[in-house]
Amino acid sequence: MNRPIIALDFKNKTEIENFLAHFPQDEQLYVKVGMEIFYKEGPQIVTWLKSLGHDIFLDLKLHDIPNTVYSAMKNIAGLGVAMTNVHAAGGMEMMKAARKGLEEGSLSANRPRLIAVTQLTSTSETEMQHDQMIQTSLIENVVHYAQITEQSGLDGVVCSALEVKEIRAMTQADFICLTPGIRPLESAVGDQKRVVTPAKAKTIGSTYIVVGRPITQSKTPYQSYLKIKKEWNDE
Ligand SMILES: O=c1ccn([C@@H]2O[C@H](COP(=O)(O)O)[C@@H](O)[C@H]2O)c(=O)[nH]1
Repeated sequence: MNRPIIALDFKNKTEIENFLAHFPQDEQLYVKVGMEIFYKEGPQIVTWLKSLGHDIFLDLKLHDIPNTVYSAMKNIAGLGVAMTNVHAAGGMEMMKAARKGLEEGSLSANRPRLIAVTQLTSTSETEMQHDQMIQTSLIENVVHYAQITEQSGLDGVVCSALEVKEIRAMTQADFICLTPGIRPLESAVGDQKRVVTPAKAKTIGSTYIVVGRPITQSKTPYQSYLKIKKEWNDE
């Protein structure tokens, strides 16, 4: 069964411990460690979650000059995460440097999957055109970023499920489309703009879905997780 990736957007390790206490101890989760918790607890949070048997997507969205991203990725490679990412807006040279850093820093031939953020799912087309002064449609921009990501040797992109069909038409079959902005019908949208239900994301062909608040802020997190997991697998 495919597992939704749970975004562990919490203030500190204690909050994560309290959250994980809702889950059976032997439930092996795929979790997202993002900026909030990583900047609070440091790399030890990854080591600890791995020691509990969970798989980790390290979502730090690197975006800097190629040399800096190369060096940072060498360090990330040593953490043993399953997947990590950069911003495609950093450009092809930066993305190639990221991959090189991950390869050189990996302890085994199995480097973490490396994906690139296209346009954040909290960005609307109007905002993209105004704030970033991009004159194309959002879908054209996202597909372009997906193509330069693939040409740079990365494994896939972060996008909304709304763009997966167009990306799939232009990339190899195994290209990863990881889609946050997932909202079951009953959930509040919050700051997300390009949202899709778990069932729709499955139908459209997302490789992974990332779900935060609909699970982390639920009164019954494990039940919410199971419901989303079922919807994500059944469609
Ligand atoms: O475009 C993006 C890239 C990353 N995210 C991350 O996914 C989760 C979504 O959390 P929700 O609470 O389900 O909205 C969050 O950690 C983001 O940093 C994204 O939403 N969009």
